[in-house]
Amino acid sequence: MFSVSVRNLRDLGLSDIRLSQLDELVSRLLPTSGPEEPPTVASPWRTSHVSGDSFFHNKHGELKSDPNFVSRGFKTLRKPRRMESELNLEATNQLAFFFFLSQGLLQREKGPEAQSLDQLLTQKNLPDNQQEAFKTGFTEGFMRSQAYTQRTQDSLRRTRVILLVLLLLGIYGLSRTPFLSVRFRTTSGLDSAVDPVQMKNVTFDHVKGVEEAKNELQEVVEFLKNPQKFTVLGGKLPKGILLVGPPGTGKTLLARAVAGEADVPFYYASGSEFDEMFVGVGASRIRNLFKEAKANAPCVIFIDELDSVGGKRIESPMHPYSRQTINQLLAEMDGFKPNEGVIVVGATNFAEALDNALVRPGRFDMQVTVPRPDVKGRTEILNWYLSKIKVDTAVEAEIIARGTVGFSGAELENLVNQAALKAAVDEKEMVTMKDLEFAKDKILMGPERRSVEIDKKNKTITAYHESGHAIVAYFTKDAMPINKATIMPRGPTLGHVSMLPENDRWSETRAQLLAQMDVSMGGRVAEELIFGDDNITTGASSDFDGATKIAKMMVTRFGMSDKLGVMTYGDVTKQSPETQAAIEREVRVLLKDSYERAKNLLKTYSKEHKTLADALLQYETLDAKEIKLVR
Ligand SMILES: Nc1ncnc2c1ncn2[C@@H]1O[C@H](COP(=O)(O)OP(=O)(O)OP(=O)(O)O)[C@@H](O)[C@H]1O
Ligand SMILES: [Zn+2]
Repeated sequence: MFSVSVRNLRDLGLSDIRLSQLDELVSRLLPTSGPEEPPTVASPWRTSHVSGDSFFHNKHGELKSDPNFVSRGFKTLRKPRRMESELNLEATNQLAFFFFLSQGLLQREKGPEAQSLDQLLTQKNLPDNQQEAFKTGFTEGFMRSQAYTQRTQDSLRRTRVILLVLLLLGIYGLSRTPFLSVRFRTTSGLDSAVDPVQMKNVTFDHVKGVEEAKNELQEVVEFLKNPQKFTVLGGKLPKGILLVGPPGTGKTLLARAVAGEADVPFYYASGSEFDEMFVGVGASRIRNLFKEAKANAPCVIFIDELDSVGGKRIESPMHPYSRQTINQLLAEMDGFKPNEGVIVVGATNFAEALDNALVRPGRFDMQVTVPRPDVKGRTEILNWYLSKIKVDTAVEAEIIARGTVGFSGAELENLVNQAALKAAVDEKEMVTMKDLEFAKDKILMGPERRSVEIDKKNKTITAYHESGHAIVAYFTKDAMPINKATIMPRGPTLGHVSMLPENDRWSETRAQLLAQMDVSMGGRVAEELIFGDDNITTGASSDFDGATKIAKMMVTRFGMSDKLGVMTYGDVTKQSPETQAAIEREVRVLLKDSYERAKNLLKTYSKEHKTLADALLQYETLDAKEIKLVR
């Protein structure tokens, strides 16, 4: 039976769930039957096709768009070649589920401001024939998804085909032309590229933790607001802006915000769309896109995944016509003047991957870096997404932020959503710190392996091993503060102790590095002291990996060894045999000393060690406060 209702999710304010996070809910939701009335909303994928975004109602009943939906979930589905291989059962499940969810949110619980499909389409300014296409597409999609739920496991394959066909129909605009089979290949995706969206509701306020990028883009916004004025004043603006940064850091969002701030149309295209099997298709799509955009200037053209069309190494049998496409893009960019008010924003993960011709002056000649957020940025992003759901007052975003070094904005958003899902599954009233920690661990380490029965002996060893780490951390001055200790198996590990740096550390002192090594040693030392030499386990191997890595770096890179001095040693295997031997000796000494320090500590605090291990055996997981109490 299903324990999560749409109601449940709604109560938590969780209306914008990411496609990728639906797996766990799908199976629960599918067995119910959908509402009987005909649908009043456009199906998400139809919308994503036409407008480049999809939408939901948030808790205020506002229509909310979700760029992720198209940029991530549907990126792959849009390509006919990939579709067959990638539209697996899971994706199909999610799709069907999604129909229901949007149904549930928009119809079953229609708030006073809920918009009907008609209103929606009007708002999107679509021509009549497209509106019709929309409605047909959705009604059909809805019916299919309803039928889907009634099927049994063995006929799922058939449904898959139906949904696949449906997707193809929807996405490639069958409803607009009776002769799909003829048009399909040559015009696929073409229309999706030339329908702009008005981004009024996305502003810089929605993009957190990337202040510098926003500042740099502010000028572009001014320009778009008033291109004429700008050229009169002699301002010189780039035609193309390259947003460079790791996946999920908000590049797409920033581009949308530029359009939103300036209140100009936004044309979305993904580089992979242009990458076609057939001659001339990519190039003609580019041509259409620019033609349309120029007619509607000032505006923003956004090309996601620019490297997939403009990459250096793209010329291969897999991408036979990419050269043509790049040339078309270059020609288009050369073909308009800066004061025409078209700004082309490209996004890529690596600027180096791009064809040199693309980054020449007059093309993508402005680069804006969009980095992973630092601890302050992460806190802002978490707070922003937490503000959209119901959270316990005890929730402190900063603590989570400190434990998520390296997370992108999208990953943090995912974390919050995962936590909310967990809370919904547990039928809680609000999202608590525990849910957030759970989500964080889940993302970091894979799902809990609760079902694995660990026998008592192993559990005891693990408890002492983990408390060994914790006690050493606790009593070593320069160690990072402990955040949590657990003997709950997760991913490949039986337990772990997690620690939080107070800030993102840019550099570490010798004492901090040594402390980190000591903490790593704590696990094995504990096993040895409590269970004896013969009973030590293999569980410490990754601890040793970590400690050895630190010791090696101290000796070969950080100039922290007296014997080897302040020289760096690059590739150690290329050093003379004597030097290699000297390095190895030094590393050994560091490791041995560290082991001894940990041993002394654990001997001194053997009482505390035992108490903590017992508490872990009893409670399995202890947070920082609880560990302090145990002591
Ligand atoms: N800095 C941020 N502030 C707020 N939300 C963010 C931020 N970064 C990412 N997100 C969230 O993650 C989603 C995905 O980010 P977006 O698509 O903009 O990333 P991207 O850098 O374009 O990624 P990719 O390179 O994979 O296309 C956004 O729609 C937003 O919901
Ligand atoms: Zn360990």
